[in-house]
Formats: sequence, C-alpha cells, structure tokens
Amino acid sequence: MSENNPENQSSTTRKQPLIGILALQGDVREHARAVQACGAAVTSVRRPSELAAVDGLILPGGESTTIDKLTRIFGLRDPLRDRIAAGLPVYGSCAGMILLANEIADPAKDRDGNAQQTLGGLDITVRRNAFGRQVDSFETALDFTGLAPVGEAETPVHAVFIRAPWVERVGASVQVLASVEKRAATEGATQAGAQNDRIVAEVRAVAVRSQHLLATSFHPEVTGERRIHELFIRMIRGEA
Ligand SMILES: NC(=O)CC[C@H](N)C(=O)O
Repeated sequence: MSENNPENQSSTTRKQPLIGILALQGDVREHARAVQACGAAVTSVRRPSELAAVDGLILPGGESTTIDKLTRIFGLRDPLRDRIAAGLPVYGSCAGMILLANEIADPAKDRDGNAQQTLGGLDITVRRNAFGRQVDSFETALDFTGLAPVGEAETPVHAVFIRAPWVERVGASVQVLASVEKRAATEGATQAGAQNDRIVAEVRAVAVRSQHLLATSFHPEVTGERRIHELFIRMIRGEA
C-alpha cells in the first residue's frame, strides 16, 4: 500500500485537520498563530456554516459573559451545543473553559437578573476570577500530565493566568491534567491563631479533559507554548 496514495490513508491522516477559532471576542489571533505553528489549518468561526466545516474548535480566552451573549446574537448557540454533544473536539482556554463547563459556581447576572449561560458539555463546575485580587494575574510553572511523548520525561508548562477560573468540581468522566496550589496562609492561618499557624494549600484543577473536550484555566496561546495545542490536534486525529 502506497503511503502517497490519499485513498489508502484514513480520513484523519489524509489531511491536516481544519481547526476553527470561535471569533466573536477574545484572543482569537493568538490561538490562530498557535494552531498554524503546529502545522494545522485554521479558520475563523462566526457563522453556523463555518462551524459545520471544522474538525475541531477552540473557544478562546476573553470575557465569557460577552461571548455567551454573542453566540446567541450570531445564531451559534444551538449549533455549538449540538456539535459539542455530537462529539466535536473542542478546546477552551480561560473564558473558553467557562463556556464548556456544565456549571458556573458564581455566574454573572445581567440587569434583568438573568444569569450568564454556558454551552456546556464538560461535567465540571468552575468559579470565575477565582484566584482573588492579589493574584488576579500570575504566571507559574505547571506540571501537566500527558504532554511528553511516551518514554520521555514531562517538563513543566509555563502557564499565564489572567483573571482565570478554577475548577471546583469534576465529574467522574473528567480527568484532571494540571492543578495549582492556592496558598491560604496569610489570612486564614493568622485568624486561626498564632499557635495553630501553618501553611495550608488548597489544590485546584486548572486543566481538565473529558473525551473530546479539553479545557485550561490558563493561556498557552500567549506564551509560545505549543504542546497544549499539539495535544488538542492529536485528540482531533484520534491519537490522544
Ligand atoms: N482571560 C480570560 O479569559 C478571563 C475570563 C474572564 N474572567 C471571564 O469570566 O470570562
């Protein structure tokens, strides 16, 4: 069988997958650059017909309340929910993670008291802007499961968090790929009294996967980190 004959190759290896970036608001260009750097084809998605053409979709970081509203204005909410439910591989970063979550612990409400909606699909509960005021934005080296080729050591991901959510609950089907420690030393421990002072750390999930859905609280697209996008492309190809 000739490797060069396209008919002899499976549909996933015959061509590079076409990856759509939901381009309503947020850091669309950064994701597009990251996808291109991984050698995959990329296109903007603003219409149902554009959504129908893609093999995988990225929900960028930005403002989840705005993206939520715009999906409805652009007639994309139901098509997005339908394709996610039908198994479309989707990667959401930051606001994109919020949009993929089945539940938001603290949804924003508009003037009429309507809570923001998500697209859902990923059985997690997220808390928006979760890391608190002092550390609204921060960078850290993060251990991330499953990025290194088999047999090679994992090396940390340089992760940038910008008013990021964390994951408070994961369903049974959801795998945690990375977590951070939230040090609750200063306020909590001092209040408990000097004798009992100790450093306590809460561990919070910041990268999760469930089958065809991948989400990170942080932004690999802004640091030149390509391994998360590569993982997503392998998921689309059925290789991860
Ligand atoms: N960098 C981001 O995507 C921030 C997410 C934003 N805090 C939200 O709730 O949508």
